Parts: sequence; C-alpha cells; structure tokens
Amino acid sequence: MGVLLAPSLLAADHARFGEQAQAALATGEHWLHVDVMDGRFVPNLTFGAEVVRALKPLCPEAVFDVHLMVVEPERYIEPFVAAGAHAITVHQEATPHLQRTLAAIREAGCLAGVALNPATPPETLRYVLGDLDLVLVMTVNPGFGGQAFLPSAARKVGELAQLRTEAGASFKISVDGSVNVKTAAGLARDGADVLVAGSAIFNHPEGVAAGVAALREVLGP
Ligand SMILES: O=C(CO)[C@H](O)[C@H](O)COP(=O)(O)O
Repeated sequence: MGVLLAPSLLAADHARFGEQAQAALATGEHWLHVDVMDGRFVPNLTFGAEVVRALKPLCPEAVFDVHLMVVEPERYIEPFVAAGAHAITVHQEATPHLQRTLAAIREAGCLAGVALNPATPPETLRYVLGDLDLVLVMTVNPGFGGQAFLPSAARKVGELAQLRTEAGASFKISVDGSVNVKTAAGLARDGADVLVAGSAIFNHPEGVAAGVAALREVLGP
C-alpha cells in the first residue's frame, strides 16, 4: 500500500472546518488528523471531541485520526470513541500507564497510537510493540503548526522501521511536523506509512486540492 496522507485540521480555517475537511477528502484522501491540545501538555489550546462529532455526518468516509496532546489522556478515550474517532494516539511522555492506555484504546475498538516528542527515543516502545497500531514521530515539538523540521527527530523513522522488522511487529509509522514537498519523499523512503500535513495542505496558496496534489506529486505513484 502507498503512503497515506492525513491532512491536519489544525491548519484549516477554524471558521470553516466542515468545508475544509470535505475539500481534503474530495482529493481522494481518507484520513483526517485531529490535534487536541490542552494548554498543559503543550502550550496551546485547540478543540475537543465535539469537533469529531460535528464533522462525522459531513465526512462519513473519513478516518478520524485523533492526536491527544494532553495530560491524563486516559480521561479522553471514551469521549473521542463516542464521538466517532477511528485512531487515538497518546503521548509516550503524557502517561505513566502506557500499556494500559493502549489496551483501553483497542478495547474501545480504535487503532492505538503512541506519539514520540523529538527527544524521546523509539526504544521506549520496545515492551509495548505488540500493543501498538501506530507510532507518530513528531518532527517538531508539539503545540503549533508551521514550525521548522527537526532532521534529528526524523532519524527515528528508519530506526522504527528496523525495530518493527526485527520484532515482527506491524504498527504503522506516521510522521507529524513540517511535512511538505521538501520533506515528504525522504520520510516515505525511510519507512513512513502516514504523513500528517497541516500547513502544506491548508495553507497552500492555490487551495487544499493543490496542496494535496503537490505532496502526491513528490511522493510518486
Ligand atoms: O501536531 C501538530 C502540532 O503539534 C501538527 O499536526 C503539526 O505541527 C502539523 O503542522 P504543520 O504541517 O503545519 O507542521
């Protein structure tokens, strides 16, 4: 299977979420990345489960990929499942009970993901590899869109691909932060399965479809 693109609603016009989400899906992409920030784990606030609930009927074909940048992420699994999330990713750094949290996400019927801040090594996941459906490599410090790409963090993509092979695991590797026409192809070559892109899609001067097309062009067939 080719690389999946996950347009990140953080960069969409917040007054036109429905329209912008539909424009992203009209390009043929299926994933929508939903960045949830609490002002504690990260120094910014965004939105909660109601955004997923509101978008669901407008975007019935969407895979809602929820990225919880919050402390105590366990508290938010149930509301996001009830709202219609398909994948829920928590930060490795945000919970002392990672295995329990991942198991709870799977039990609720969602794909279970872990996000790694730029300074967090992939080895911290060694004992939960069997509990994981998705590892989200942050190539910026979480909290804001439009930041500069951190090549040191991107090195983890290849390391995770190797760890996955060695362990016989099957999680997807997703990358989030400054994914654009300069960085996307290299990340895919290194082993990324999902590329989360905010600014490159929603801030493209010619619109959302042009942003997706530009990324698809560099990624190739
Ligand atoms: O999780 C995020 C920030 O915490 C965003 O998804 C990420 O930064 C994407 O934005 P951009 O593509 O503009 O860098």
